[in-house]
Amino acid sequence: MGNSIDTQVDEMLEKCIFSTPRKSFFLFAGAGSGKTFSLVLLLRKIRDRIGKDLLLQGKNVAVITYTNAATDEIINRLDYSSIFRISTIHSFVWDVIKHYQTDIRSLYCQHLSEEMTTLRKKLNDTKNKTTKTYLSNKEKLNDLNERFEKAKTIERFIYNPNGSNPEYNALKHAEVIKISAQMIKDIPLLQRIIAQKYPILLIDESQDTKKELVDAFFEIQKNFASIFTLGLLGDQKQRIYTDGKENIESIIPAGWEKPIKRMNYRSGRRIIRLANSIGKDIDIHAEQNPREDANDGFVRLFIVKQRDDQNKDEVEKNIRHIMFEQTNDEKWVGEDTDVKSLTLEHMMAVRRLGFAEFFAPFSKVSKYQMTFLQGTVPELEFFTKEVLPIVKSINDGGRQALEILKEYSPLLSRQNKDKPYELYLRCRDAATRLTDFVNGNKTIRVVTEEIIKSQLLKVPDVVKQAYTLKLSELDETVAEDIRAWVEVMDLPISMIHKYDDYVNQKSQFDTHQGVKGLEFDRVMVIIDDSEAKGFLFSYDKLFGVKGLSDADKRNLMEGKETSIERTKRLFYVTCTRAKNALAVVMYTYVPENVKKEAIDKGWFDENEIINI
Ligand SMILES: Nc1ncnc2c1ncn2[C@@H]1O[C@H](COP(=O)(O)OP(=O)(O)OP(=O)(O)O)[C@@H](O)[C@H]1O
Repeated sequence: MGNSIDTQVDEMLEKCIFSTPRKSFFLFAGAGSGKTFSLVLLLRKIRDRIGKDLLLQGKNVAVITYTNAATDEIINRLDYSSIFRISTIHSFVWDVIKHYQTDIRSLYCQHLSEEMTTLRKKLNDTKNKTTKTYLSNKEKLNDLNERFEKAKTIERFIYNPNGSNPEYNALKHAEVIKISAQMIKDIPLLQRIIAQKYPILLIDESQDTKKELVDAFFEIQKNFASIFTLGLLGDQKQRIYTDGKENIESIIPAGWEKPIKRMNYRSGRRIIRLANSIGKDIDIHAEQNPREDANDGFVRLFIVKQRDDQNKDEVEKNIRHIMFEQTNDEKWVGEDTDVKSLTLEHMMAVRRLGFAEFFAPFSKVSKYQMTFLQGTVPELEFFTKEVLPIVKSINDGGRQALEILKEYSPLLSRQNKDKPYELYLRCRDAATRLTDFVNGNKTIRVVTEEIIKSQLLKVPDVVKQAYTLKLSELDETVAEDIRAWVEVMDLPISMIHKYDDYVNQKSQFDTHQGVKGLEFDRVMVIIDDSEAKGFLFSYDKLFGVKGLSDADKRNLMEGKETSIERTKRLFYVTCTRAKNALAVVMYTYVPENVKKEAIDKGWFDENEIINI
């Protein structure tokens, strides 16, 4: 048996798809159990055995992934085969519903009108009509009213799954989910169309897939069982977003297969033991076995006494050094360091990476809401896809700079046919000057000024406008995006580089939620509730430092989950990203309590706990 104890699971999935009739399945298993691995294996078998037939019939296998990065990864692993329609849920459902504009309009209006009714009631019930919340709700109602009136004139609704959708006729992300779920549930013809076009629909990370859509897909499966097969892959222990479906197991129909994976292929033994003891509190069947050839794995809990004016960078550097000493693994320190450090929130990560002043103004711009963390704000892409790559290429002595300049530089544009050699020389000089400025880490304002003057590249209007303004000149009339750009204008250009690395997951830091589905050799989980702003998660409560809040108590009384359960699942996700070694770093005012709780829960042994 050995490492192949789960082989029969892959065989069962194969049987589900290739037997007649096909069978839907539900594969929920722990971290590192190879769910994505099994998914890709199954997709390859589908491609090789029935791919051509499906294509001839104009059908596709739909695969829904959680992020664009996961989509790209699976597409890549399947050699870009056209049999599959691999996408995120937003992109998938929009593709399905976008042709039914009349239905979209009617549900859109219904949705707005419901929201307005709720808001009106809220406003009427409010006693104090001068509070900030009251005034902002009033503004929201006006905004909804305006959108409702405009909706009547919209000829065609549009939507970009990766954009901010600011256009008056664009749907917001949440609206697409709500409207599509409703349409699928209400329109049997749409269910039939989906079932015929996508006879097999597989959902990865389905514990966090929007619950209303999970219900909608179940409805199709129920009504079109003979032609539509659903395959869910996921892990309830890793449900870390509030819009995922709770207790999904309880709604799985009797006829579905429910295979179980028992092995953790990712981590060392000690890490799996920790995962098992966190996991068993969430699901009694959580126990996983390590691979026969798994390494020992290594875990440590560092309890850091919280102090005012503490230099957290120094503390964490020291901890990495201790990890190096104890594991004898040089990658914890030095130039070749390769550690993934996880913080609860982006601000905690970017503060440690030294570009918080750059990050904070942009993270507040509502227009950039969806695109900022994806690295796809067009004005920022001007720097990350044009300016910085040109400089990098020149520094490396490569030829890519010329390619980028040919594509973007007005100096080398096709219309500029006169004196091409002169223009080429001008372009070369300007690029060299730009490189000097960037290498000298001049401010964004100075670099922008240089580009405007030399006309080397076309500076986006927003950046150009911000460049002409000073912080002291900002007033209420300045648009939020321009305001943010003015706020960062006098920061060094290296901050854009840091931002680019961060959003492309190339830097040392990421967030607890952002690494779901990923794995790293060495992981440092940083826990510091005093620095976190959100209210959804509380490690202090999980580690017994803080008692339950009134809201938690109310939730408990109503049979709902508290922030402790939510945080425990997040803790499970973060710890299980580690393949070889894991350092959990907990900042706290009461180290004794944390230590006692960590030992009592069986998570860490006494000799694995280090007080700092
Ligand atoms: N049958 C297998 N044989 C060898 N390696 C495997 C096997 N299945 C998975 N792996 C490896 O184990 C690791 C974890 O697999 P994968 O990412 O698919 O797990 P997962 O269940 O999706 O994890 P998570 O839920 O934690 O994101 C990967 O490095 C993968 O290549």
